[in-house]
Amino acid sequence: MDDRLDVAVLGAGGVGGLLAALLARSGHHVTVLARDATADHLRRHGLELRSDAYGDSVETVSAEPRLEAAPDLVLVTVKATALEDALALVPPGSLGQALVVPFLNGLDHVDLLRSRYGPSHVATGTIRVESERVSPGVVVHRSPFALVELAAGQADPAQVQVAADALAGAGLSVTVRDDDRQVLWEKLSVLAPLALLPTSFAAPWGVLRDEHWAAVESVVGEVVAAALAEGVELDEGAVLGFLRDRVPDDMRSSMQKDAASSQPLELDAIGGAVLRAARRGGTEAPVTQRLVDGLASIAIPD
Ligand SMILES: NC(=O)C1=CN([C@@H]2O[C@H](COP(=O)(O)OP(=O)(O)OC[C@H]3O[C@@H](n4cnc5c(N)ncnc54)[C@H](OP(=O)(O)O)[C@@H]3O)[C@@H](O)[C@H]2O)C=CC1
Ligand SMILES: CC(C)(CO)C(=O)C(=O)O
Repeated sequence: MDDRLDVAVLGAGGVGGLLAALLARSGHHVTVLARDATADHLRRHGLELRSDAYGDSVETVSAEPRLEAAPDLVLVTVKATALEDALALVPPGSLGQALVVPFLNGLDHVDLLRSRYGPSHVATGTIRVESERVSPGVVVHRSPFALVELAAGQADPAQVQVAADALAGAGLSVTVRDDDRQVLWEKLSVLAPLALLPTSFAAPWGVLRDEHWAAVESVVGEVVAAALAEGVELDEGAVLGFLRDRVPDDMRSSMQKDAASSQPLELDAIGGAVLRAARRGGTEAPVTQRLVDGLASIAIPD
């Protein structure tokens, strides 16, 4: 890889659109792999980013219905509920030496990608950000933070560092970590309460923080116990501190937005992952279970 990368982005939604726009703005060649409506819009009008933190702009990106030529980097930024279908746009034979970095919430997608593309091609990524695709090719970034963590797993650490440098050069806060399971569980420990509670209560985060903090503590405690049983030690105080002090009152999780717009929920990828780990490890997760059961009754089947 040299300084200017060929980057393919599978899914120019909230996360993928933000990353695609920032990478294109900083000089990388970005190809969005997208279905017809989004691809047509991107070809005709470009990719529009609206962001207080990064400024507003319209970026030129390529748009293709599937990956044909091997890029340096493939970012996977679809919802877990669409992952299997969307991966048809990235045939394993077109990958060449590219590094694949997913930014999905949850745990299980990494193994799916490793089995499809080979463990040496797949790193682990997480992002803490609030970003929303308001219409095809138009992305609004709302959070004051956009924090990326990467871990190589069985991929080449040098390739992961190149990806990290590109993302940092594009303006994201990027940390490269050693332990991929730790990275995924740390994000899940923040995300599970942020997704499950406000979606269940149909309330913004500020209401949960002020009126239902005991439920937040319960979910975090259950995630921490499930992770520990899997050999991953989380800092419960740090998780609660982030939720209490850094999450804006009006922040809405992607699950909340999916529920509000009758889209399939990533319930299995987020709550289901915690419950499966709790079952494997013999830990208790009654509050998470109640939330998942309640949301399952409103979840739109994918
Ligand atoms: N949004 C956020 O703030 C955050 C989200 N996340 C996680 O990131 C992941 C992505 O979420 P988000 O960006 O919100 O998702 P969005 O729903 O905004 O975007 C998903 C994208 O996937 C595309 N897509 C869906 N189905 C297919 C398919 N079959 N083939 C090709 N493309 C497809 C959509 O394309 P099309 O344009 O054609 O509809 C859309 O652009 C999720 O796991 C989420 O939990 C993590 C942190 C923050
Ligand atoms: C809660 C949030 C915004 C934190 O990054 C998130 O990951 C999501 O909504 O999917």
